[in-house]
Order: sequence, then C-alpha cells, then structure tokens
Amino acid sequence: MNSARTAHIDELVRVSGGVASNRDPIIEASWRRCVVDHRLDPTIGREARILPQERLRVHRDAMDEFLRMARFGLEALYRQVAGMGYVLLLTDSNGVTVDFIGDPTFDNHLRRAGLYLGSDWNEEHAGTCAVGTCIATGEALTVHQTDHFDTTHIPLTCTSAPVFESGGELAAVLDISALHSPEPKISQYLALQMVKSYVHKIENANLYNNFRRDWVVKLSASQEFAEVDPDCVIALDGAGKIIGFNNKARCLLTPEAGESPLGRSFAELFDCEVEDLTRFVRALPTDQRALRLRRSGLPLFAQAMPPPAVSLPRAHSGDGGPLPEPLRAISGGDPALKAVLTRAAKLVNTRMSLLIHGETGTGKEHFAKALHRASVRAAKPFVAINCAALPEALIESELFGYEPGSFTGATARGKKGLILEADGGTLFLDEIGDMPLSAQTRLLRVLAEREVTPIGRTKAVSVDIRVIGATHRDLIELVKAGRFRDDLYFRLNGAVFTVPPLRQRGDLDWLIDRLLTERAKRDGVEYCLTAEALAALRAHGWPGNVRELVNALDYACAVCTDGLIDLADIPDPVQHSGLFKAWPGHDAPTASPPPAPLDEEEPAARLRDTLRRHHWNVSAAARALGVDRSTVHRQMHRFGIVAPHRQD
Ligand SMILES: Nc1ncnc2c1ncn2[C@@H]1O[C@H](COP(=O)(O)OP(=O)(O)OP(=O)(O)O)[C@@H](O)[C@H]1O
Repeated sequence: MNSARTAHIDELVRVSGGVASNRDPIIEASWRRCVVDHRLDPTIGREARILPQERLRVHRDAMDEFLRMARFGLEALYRQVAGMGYVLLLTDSNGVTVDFIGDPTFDNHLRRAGLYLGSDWNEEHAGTCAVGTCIATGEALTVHQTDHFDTTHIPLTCTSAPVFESGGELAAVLDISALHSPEPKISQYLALQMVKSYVHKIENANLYNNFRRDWVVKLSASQEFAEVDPDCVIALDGAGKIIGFNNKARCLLTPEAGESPLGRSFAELFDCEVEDLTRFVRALPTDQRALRLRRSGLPLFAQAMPPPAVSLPRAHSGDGGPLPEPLRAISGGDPALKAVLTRAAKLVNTRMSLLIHGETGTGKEHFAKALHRASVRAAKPFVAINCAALPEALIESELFGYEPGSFTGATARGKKGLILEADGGTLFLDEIGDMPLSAQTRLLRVLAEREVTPIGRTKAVSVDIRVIGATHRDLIELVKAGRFRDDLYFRLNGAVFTVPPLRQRGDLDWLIDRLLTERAKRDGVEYCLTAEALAALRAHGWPGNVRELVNALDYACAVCTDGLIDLADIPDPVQHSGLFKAWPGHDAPTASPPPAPLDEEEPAARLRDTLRRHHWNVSAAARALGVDRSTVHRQMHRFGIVAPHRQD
C-alpha cells in the first residue's frame, strides 16, 4: 500500500473517531456515516459496482419519461465541457447511473472507475462520493480526490447536484466527474455552478412538462428575469392550489407555509388572489407584475402562463342559480347536501379532478353520475372502476390497456383499457384509496399529461377525461402512511365533496318517497307506508346509508301486500332499531295510526263499507269509488282501517 493511501486511511480513522480536520463538514459527516452507519472498512478498497443490463433496464424503465426529458439538458451541458475530460452521469434516486455521456475513447478507463452506465454510487457501499453523499444529504457538492472514502476512488473528482420532482421528492442526481484533475478543490468550483444551473433547467423543464395543462407562475426578484429565467416556478390547479414547484420555489415557500407548500392556496402565501393571476398574463409592463410574500413581505415579479384553452380560475359568488336537474334529484333539501351540490354545480364543466368523500353507501357513485350527466360530457361514457375490487396484477392492464401479446396472458386482440374507454367522458375511480402505488404513479402521469401509454406500446395516446375519485378512507392518513402518493392526492383534491351520512340528513322522508315512486313506476304498483313502517324507517340509524335504505325498500316492496308496506314488511334489523330509538331530527315512532277524527267518520264508514262489499279487494273497491289504489291504501291507513285477514 503506498504512503498516500496509508495517510488517507489514517485520516479517515481519526475523523470518523471524532477528531476535527480541514475537510468540508459535509465530507466529515459522510465519513462518519460510512463507518458508523454503513459499517464500511476504510482499509478495504472496493471495485466499482456496475449493474447487469437487465437490472439496469428496470431502473431506466422506472423513469423513462424523465430520462427522455432530461437528456436534452445533459447534452447541452456536455457541449459546454466537451474536451475538458469530464463525463456526465445521471443517476436515479438510488444512485444507479441511468444515463451517461463521456468520451468513448476512454470507455475502458471510465468503466473501471465506475463512471459508466449502470454504475451504482449509493453511499452505503461506495462510501463518500458525490452522488451517494448528495443523495444522503440532498445537497449539491464536490467530492474531490481524497474526499472520497474508498481509496479506489481517490483519483477522481466528482461534482453532483440533486434534481427534485415537482412535488419535492428526489428524482435524480446530475453528476460531472473526471478521471484526473488539478489538486486544489477550488478547480471544480465552476463545475459545481454549471451542474446546479443545469439541474435548475431540468427541474423547470420537468415542471413545465408535468403541468403543461395547468397554471404555471414564474417568479423572480428581478423584473427582467421573471419571464426568461425565473428562479422559482410553481404550478397551480384551477382552484389556485399549489400542485407543483421547482426546488428554489420549495426553499422559498416552505418557511412561508411552515411546511411543504404542496396543496396550499396561492392566495394564502402571496398577497394576491387567484383571480388576479390574469394580471400577470396580460401584456402589462413588468413593473406592474409585482407581488409580495405574505409572511416575509419579500417582493417578487411574476409571469403567469394559463392552461391552454381553459377558462381562467374564478372565484364564484352568490347562490349560482338553480341546480342542474341531475344534481337537484339527489337531495330533498338537506342543507349540508344542498351546499355540496351548489358548489359542485359550479364545477361541472371544469377540467378539475374531483374527490368525493363519504361513508360507504352514501351515494358517492350516484353523485358522480349526476355530475357527469349535468356536464357537457353527458353524451360520452361514464366509466366506473372499483379500485379495491381489481386484482393488483390486473389493475394496470385494465386501466391502461395493452397491445396484442404484450405479456403472458394478454389476449391476441389486445385491450383498449378503461381510461381510453372513458375518452371524452368521465372516469370514476371508486375506492381510489385502495389503488396500488404502482398504478397511482401511472395514473398521476395520465392526469398530468392527459396521455395513456398502453402496456407494450411505445407511443402515448392522448385522452380527454374528467376524473372523479371516491373513497370512504382518510386519504391524508394514507398519504402519511406512505400508501397514497401525496402528489396524486393534491392532483385529485382540486375539489373535495363530502356526502353526509343518511343519519345526518334531514330529507329522509323525501328520499323514501322518491325511492317508492321510482319503484312504483318500475313495478306498476302504488306503494304506501303505514305509520308504523314509516316510524321504523325514521328511527333506524342507517349504518349502511342510502344503500341500506334502498335494500330495505326493495325488500318491503317485494313482500308487502297490494302495495301497502306495513311494519312486518320492513327488514328485521330496521324494524327492531325502529321500535327502540328515534334519531335526532326525526319524529319518534308512532305505535299505531291515530283514530279517525269525528268529521272523518262518514268517509271512513263509506270506505270500510265499500271494502267489505268487495271482499277487501283494494283494486275492486278503488274502481267502485272512482279513485286509484294508492288513494284507497292511503285512506285506509289514515282512518286506521285494517283488512280482517291482516288483523293478526
Ligand atoms: N340520492 C339518491 N337517490 C336515489 N338513490 C340513491 C341516491 N343516493 C344513492 N342512491 C342509491 O344508493 C345505492 C348506493 O349508492 P352508491 O353506490 O352511489 O354509494 P357509494 O357511496 O358509492 O357506495 P360505496 O362506498 O360502497 O362505493 C345505489 O343503489 C344508489 O343508486
């Protein structure tokens, strides 16, 4: 072992043992991590680790879209440094080199040094190195010669900067490295600035690409640069919520928001209402495009790009006029539900994705269908998918479709996929909280780009869909638990509607009446409820919500006699809860119909007499009296008349 290597190992042992050195603090901290956390032995030199082709392909496929987009930036940077002995690496967030540009003349040397496609620079096994330490810290840095932990890498100089996704997660690392370099570390200062500058360009290109159908606001402290080279860029949904940003915007806005700015409203962070964004679009002189951060008061200049051919976000005011018929048919005047429907009516024709929240059976799908029918998409398909019911292995092929024979088990004719089936219409994703993470990632891409790439196909197909998600789960909890992508959540929660549980609705009687009228039309029978039956329905807690009510009434209609639904015709669980408790806001159950008042005695006697003469056949009595059967049932109920064969 030569003396330089011995000295390096001695220094590593001293520093990782806590002795101070002249190294940058970020290097010292990494050395300690290597020894203490990664348990690397400084005396052992390790060969560069290069992944085999098939494993590399998995890493590349996972970020295919990003790679295509970043390639342009890589080539532009390489042109700046060509002939200076540098190579460029782009690694994924695990440190695996997924793209590479270098001088082919030195291929063998580069490969041996690990400056090559497929090399794995994760700090856990490669020790302190620019890529690995950049991933560990999230910081841009140069790891120059003996800064490296592993003696094998001492000849190299490497400079890396992190590339963040538009939701703040690490997407990739851009690295510029050389086999040989002058000794002073300062010689790499320009390389560090160039890498940072190209990372900024790649992040912005990725953001513009991801949010090309949304509002994008560019911000700069300089009037002149806001448009041509903004520092901060943020994307907003139609309601003015932040759905994406570059890293500089994240650093600027995180202290303002006190947390990640994702999902925060633009107007909360800036002294500017979302409707005022138009001010930054019109060709106003740049000095009139100023705004301030609310908390710090920092002045900035803005340039906004509206989504193509979509109306500007507007604050809605007033009642909004009458509800469209499909929405009106959902509620009988319950105030909470009416407020939900009024808000929904204003959004029926926006492109915004919607999220419907509510307990099981409250009518989330019913509501989504009504939104579809009330929209300009009504004539196009409404495609509903239960994400919880689709087996994980099938969800991607079902949603995105596939080309003929693209995988084992694929049919010879291929499959269009439900997303493309919904083209022009609405895609309803029921139980979206149960969607597997891999499908969430692909769905996010569909929402961002409005394009689908069926399995086995290389070219994307554009698709025009309105997405409505529904769930009974707490998506924020799922996001915290890492089971739901936060960026997908923020894409979907442009507008969130909560359908109240049936026990809290004040329009139960209206709903019962509506459902019975629907069943009357379907069966050609007029249905009516006795007071006991109605009281039982009113008193039940409806844990299964509208679905339970629908089932109870279907059962009652099937078993009742001549359309008169009595307590005995109500399913047992509903009957029993009805006998013992009443829910707030509803009348208590009545034990039996009240006796007919005196001035009703004559019509009551006439009805009883007619029924008796017609052997208690309600239809025959109705014909004799010139009224319809439901009127006879209603009057029997009102006067407390019960047929002898039902008296038990
Ligand atoms: N306002 C309504 N008028 C008439 N029927 C309704 C209404 N709301 C819901 N329903 C009916 O109630 C049943 C349950 O509704 P839906 O399937 O929409 O509930 P959901 O909340 O989506 O249920 P889940 O959480 O289980 O997916 C359906 O038969 C639906 O037709």
